[in-house]
Amino acid sequence: MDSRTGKKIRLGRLLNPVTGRSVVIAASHGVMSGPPSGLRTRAEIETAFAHLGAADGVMVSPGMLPLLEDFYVGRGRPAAVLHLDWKNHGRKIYTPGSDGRSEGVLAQLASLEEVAAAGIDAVMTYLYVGQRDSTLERAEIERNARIVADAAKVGVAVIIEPRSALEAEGEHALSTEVLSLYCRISADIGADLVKVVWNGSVEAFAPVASTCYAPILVAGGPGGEDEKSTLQLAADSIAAGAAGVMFGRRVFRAERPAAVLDGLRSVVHDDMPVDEALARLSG
Ligand SMILES: O=C(CO)COP(=O)(O)O
Repeated sequence: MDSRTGKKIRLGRLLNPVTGRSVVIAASHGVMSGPPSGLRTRAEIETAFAHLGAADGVMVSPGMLPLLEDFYVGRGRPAAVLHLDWKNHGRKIYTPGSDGRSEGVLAQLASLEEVAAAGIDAVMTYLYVGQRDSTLERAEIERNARIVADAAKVGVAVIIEPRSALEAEGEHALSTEVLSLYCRISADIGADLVKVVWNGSVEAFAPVASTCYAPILVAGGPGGEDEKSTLQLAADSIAAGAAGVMFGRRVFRAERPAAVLDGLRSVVHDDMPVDEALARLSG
């Protein structure tokens, strides 16, 4: 049997087979930055997940999976996405005096065999590039290439999120040129999907999407109260050529998470104008 079949079936759960688009919710922030507000306790996690059943996929950490396995069981349930790595994002919290820079030191939390056995459809891994120390950069490229190869053997899909190791140091990290480079590297390493931060406008993002032949999911960033800006970001992402969004805080911290998710589905899958989706949300 061919493991490509497994990957096709799993990708078909994540990307809507009709629209080729996806609304994925990220809920794995704790593994990088400690207990996130909205998902601090087991009770908060359970409450948040009660609102996420309409997502195309939901991303958790390995440790959250046993708490939530029933969430993924059944026809029409969200695809299971696993946040595959820890990274040293929270360094300024636990290393007093640190400047908090994230140099891109990462650790893989599970083997791809374990991931496939757990029923995971796709893994998400960061690709930190642009380090001053080129041995770190080389390790990152090799780490991602190995994940892609290991995932191919067991038929699991791979989402790569490229990030600049020096992004805290300047806006250059978000330029169209740099994001295009990073997204294309991710696709060329073999990502099935590329997740990337938004760089501010449809005009600035469109060249990033058009030069990345793997479908792109746009990341959310902070937010949560403002339903309109969340739906607008999704609409702009689609207008710029993305295949969808992977939002976390904007949904699980929203006052009405299920309604925001419903609005996102309308904008992403049905091309519904933002104002109409907002009116439905309130109606
Ligand atoms: O995928 C994400 C984090 O890994 C996106 O989460 P946010 O929308 O909260 O930035």
